[in-house]
Amino acid sequence: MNKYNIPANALITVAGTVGVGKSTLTAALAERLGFKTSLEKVDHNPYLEKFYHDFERWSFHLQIYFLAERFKEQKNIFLSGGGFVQDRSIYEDTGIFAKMHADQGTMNPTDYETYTSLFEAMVMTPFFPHPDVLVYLEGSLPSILSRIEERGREMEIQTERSYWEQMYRRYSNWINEFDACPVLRLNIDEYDVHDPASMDAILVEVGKVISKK
Ligand SMILES: Nc1ncnc2c1ncn2[C@@H]1O[C@H](COP(=O)(O)OP(=O)(O)O)[C@@H](O)[C@H]1O
Ligand SMILES: Nc1ncnc2c1ncn2[C@H]1C[C@H](O)[C@@H](COP(=O)(O)O)O1
Repeated sequence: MNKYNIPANALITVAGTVGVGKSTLTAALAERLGFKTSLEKVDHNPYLEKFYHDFERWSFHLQIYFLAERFKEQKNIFLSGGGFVQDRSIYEDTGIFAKMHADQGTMNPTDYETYTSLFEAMVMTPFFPHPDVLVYLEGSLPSILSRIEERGREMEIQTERSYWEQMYRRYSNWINEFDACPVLRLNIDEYDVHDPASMDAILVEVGKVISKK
C-alpha cells in the first residue's frame, strides 16, 4: 500500500474517447505510482490505417486484432501480479467501437455476432479480472478535436467530424450505464499532467474509490 491507499497490485484503467488524453494521463499516473503501463500500440497495428480508409472492408479484422492484443495485455497484467495503469479498457472495444460500426452498417451483422460471441467467451467470464477503478476522461468536443489535430495522426485528421461526434455521444451514454467496475470521472480541464500536486490529487481520489469497493 502507498500514501494514496492504492494497493501495489491494483489495476487502474483509463478510458475515454480518441484524443481525450488517455495515454498521456496513463504515463503520468504510472510514473507517480511506480506502476507499469499497458499502452495501446498504434504504430504497429497492421489494420488501423486501412480501416480508416475503408471501414466496411476492415472493421472485423481490426476488432479481432484489438481483442487479441488486449487479451494478451490482460494476461501479462495478471501474470505480473498487477500494479498497472492501462490505456483504454477492453469494454470500449465492444461497447463503443464494434457496436458503432455494426449500428452504422460498416460491420456486417454476422461478423458482429461472431465478434460479440468471441468477446463474451473470452472476457465476460468470472476468470477475467475487472479493473479496480476505471478513470473516465471527459471534456468538450472542440477541445478533444483540437487534441486529435495537434497529435497529427493523418488517418484521424482525414476522418469526417461526424465520426468523432457520434463516438463522443456514444461515450457519454456508455459511461452512464457502465457498471463492470468502480468509475472515477475526470474533466480534462481540471488537471495538469505536468503538476505533481495535480497528479497526487487524482491518485488520492483513485485510492478513495478503490477503498470503497
Ligand atoms: N492534459 C493535457 N493537456 C493538454 N494537452 C494534452 C493533455 N493530455 C493530452 N494532451 C495532448 O492531446 C493529444 C492526445 O492525447 P493522448 O494522450 O494521445 O490521447 P488518447 O490516448 O486519449 O488518444 C496529444 O497531442 C497530447 O499531447
Ligand atoms: N476497438 C477499436 N475499433 C476501432 N478503432 C479503434 C479501436 N480501439 C482503438 N481504436 C483506434 C482509435 C484511434 O485511432 C487509435 C488509438 O486510440 P486512442 O484513443 O488514440 O488511444 O485506435
